[in-house]
Amino acid sequence: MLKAENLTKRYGRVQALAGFSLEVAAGEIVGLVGHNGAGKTTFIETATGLIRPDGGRVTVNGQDPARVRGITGVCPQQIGLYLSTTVREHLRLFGGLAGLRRTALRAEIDDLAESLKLTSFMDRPVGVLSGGQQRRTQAAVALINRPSLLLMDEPTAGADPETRQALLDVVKQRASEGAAVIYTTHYLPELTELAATIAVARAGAVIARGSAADLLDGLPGEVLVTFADAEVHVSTTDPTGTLLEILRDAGRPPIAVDLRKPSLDDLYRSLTVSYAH
Ligand SMILES: Nc1ncnc2c1ncn2[C@@H]1O[C@H](COP(=O)(O)OP(=O)(O)OP(=O)(O)O)[C@@H](O)[C@H]1O
Repeated sequence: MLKAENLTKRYGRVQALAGFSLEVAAGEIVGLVGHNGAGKTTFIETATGLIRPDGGRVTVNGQDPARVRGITGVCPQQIGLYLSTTVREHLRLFGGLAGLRRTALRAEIDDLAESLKLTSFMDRPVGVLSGGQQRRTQAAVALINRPSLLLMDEPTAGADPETRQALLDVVKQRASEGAAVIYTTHYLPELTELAATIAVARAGAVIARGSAADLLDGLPGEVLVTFADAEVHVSTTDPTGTLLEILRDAGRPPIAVDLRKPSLDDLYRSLTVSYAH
């Protein structure tokens, strides 16, 4: 669906993309993670056709992204809505631009109002809405044309739990209906909830790519065993086996046991540390 090969992009002295490659299939959610400035937003902008890479190639369904904007939905990091325009008017405008008419447009608007919990403020101007309400409106604008490619750049930044959940649910729903999704976030548990495959970006390139399980395999977890008179804390790739060993060697019962499997946070730390300059 989306294929980026060896993209490069320079802004003055900053190399924003430096050989960025990524493929996303229909129905797949890719969690794109990486430090601030890793090139995630720049990559998304190339995938929308908004900016041209200096080198490399990006295609959507085999075509130039600028030619197939109608099948792409973009939820940008910065809110970009008209402050004096209501939520309903936004959806009518962007739905109309996408070619939806009358009944079909009304059905899409009703569906998004329901799933993104917009109903109580549909007829209020965006400028008077809370940050979370504006986030949900922005997502609704990105989704109104039922995009086959959905590019979401930190859609939950600053969102409260209700907004976060509504956004995650609708992203999962759209992927299950066949949309290819790129989802950037600094909040990694969201990617577990989305069952996303992971791409880790660093310094303008993807340095690790795969399922969360594959990428976590072999990373150390932690075992913490508390006895009445001592505490044992071990970092290990085999937490269960290590726990059994500690208990056997101790020959006395523990007060508490804590087993922690490696998380996406550990993966992120290990990759970004081991690739650091
Ligand atoms: N229009 C621009 N002009 C100049 N520099 C830019 C421009 N857009 C991006 N950059 C630079 O390119 C680099 C990559 O930025 P980008 O926004 O793609 O990173 P990011 O991974 O999305 O970061 P964040 O997690 O903070 O959103 C940064 O050093 C940024 O300052």
